[in-house]
Amino acid sequence: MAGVKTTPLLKDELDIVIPTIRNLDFLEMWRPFFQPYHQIIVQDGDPSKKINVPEGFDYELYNRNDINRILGPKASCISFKDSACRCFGYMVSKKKYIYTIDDDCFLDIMKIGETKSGFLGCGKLDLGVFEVDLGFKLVAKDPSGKDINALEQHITNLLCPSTPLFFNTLYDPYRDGADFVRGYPFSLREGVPTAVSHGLWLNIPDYDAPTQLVKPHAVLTIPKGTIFPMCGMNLAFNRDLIGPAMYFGLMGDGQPIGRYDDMWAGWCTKVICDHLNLGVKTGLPYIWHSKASNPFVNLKKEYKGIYWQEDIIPFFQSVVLPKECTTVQQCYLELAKMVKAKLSSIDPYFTKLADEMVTWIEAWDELNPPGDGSAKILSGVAK
Ligand SMILES: O=c1ccn([C@@H]2O[C@H](COP(=O)(O)OP(=O)(O)O[C@H]3OC[C@H](O)[C@H](O)[C@H]3O)[C@@H](O)[C@H]2O)c(=O)[nH]1
Ligand SMILES: [Mn+2]
Repeated sequence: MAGVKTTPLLKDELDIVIPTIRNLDFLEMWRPFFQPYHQIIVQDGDPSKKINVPEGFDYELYNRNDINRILGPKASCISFKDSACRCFGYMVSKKKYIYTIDDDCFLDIMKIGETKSGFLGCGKLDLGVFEVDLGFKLVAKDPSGKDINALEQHITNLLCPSTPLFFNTLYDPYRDGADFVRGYPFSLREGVPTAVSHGLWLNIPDYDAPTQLVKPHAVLTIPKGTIFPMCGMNLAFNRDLIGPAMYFGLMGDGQPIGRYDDMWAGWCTKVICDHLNLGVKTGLPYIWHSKASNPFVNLKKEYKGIYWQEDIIPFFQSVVLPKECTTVQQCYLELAKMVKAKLSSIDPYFTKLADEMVTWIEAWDELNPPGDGSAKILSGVAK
């Protein structure tokens, strides 16, 4: 009904985790969607630097001093000077769901007065706009003319089942207007619980026009047995179902590799989801990524990963977890053993990474004792 204020979906069950080395003015543009939710800000780099957070947001902020104080020696598993640090926010959260977003990601923006039509896959969109304080206009319309709410789309993705066991050629059968196609086994139509919702981004410079045109404006389940390149910039997951697997690895300062944080977490998460019969979805919501980082600096951080992944990916494709592993933690510890045994021949780094995977689980279980409702009081800069 017009004028009736509705409570945002999962308002008290979802935390927004933001890794940052910048001021968080970008939150201003997300205010209509993010303000009702609690934010966990993981400040990377120099802890003495002041991070400005726009007024009116409910947040806790953790810098490196806080991480070291809270985890003690176990802080060794949390990366420094890499967006991988964001996983500390997953660990300290007490909520069932997490949404993580980079601080240079927006709903599509444009200057006042412009309107824009663009290709978002199979159809041309008339994108409506509305104004926010900073003089930018947020593109806010989807093909049906409804306001795009990226967080709401992730929540819908997570609350609907996934179909990893048999591919539905009409993509996500649970979406409005979609369904199971003829020939889809009725025994599989219940689907499995969705653990991960992997959003994409609008401005993909390396897509040619025909590819851009046929790109599905859709949500689909990644089939069982298939791994994928997970990006952490627009990602949501069910923390109760898969949280302990979302370790973004040991990257950045002092490490031979960086910026493979989300890839590593995605490979580990997918093999564990497959083993535990959990679903991973990819596609909508799309957001606008303004790509604030330097490609030359990035290449320096990534180049070992570009070589190593030619061996890492066959390793993950060959992973078979023992049936005795019935919890995420048990799966993850088994995976750590396999990493140490099978990847250390690539580089001694993988021995260290495998050890920190174990440290991560120990720290996770210390901060999130099973079944203990008394959330351990962690004094970030609570607001
Ligand atoms: O040392 C750092 C560098 C950055 N951050 C924060 O992480 C977010 C991503 O950083 P940025 O936008 O500068 O890098 P991108 O190349 O666009 O990011 C992609 O590649 C790296 C990651 O996998 C990331 O998820 C990808 O989107 C941003 O919020 C920075 O403030 C940091 O915490 N520490
Ligand atoms: Mn970026």
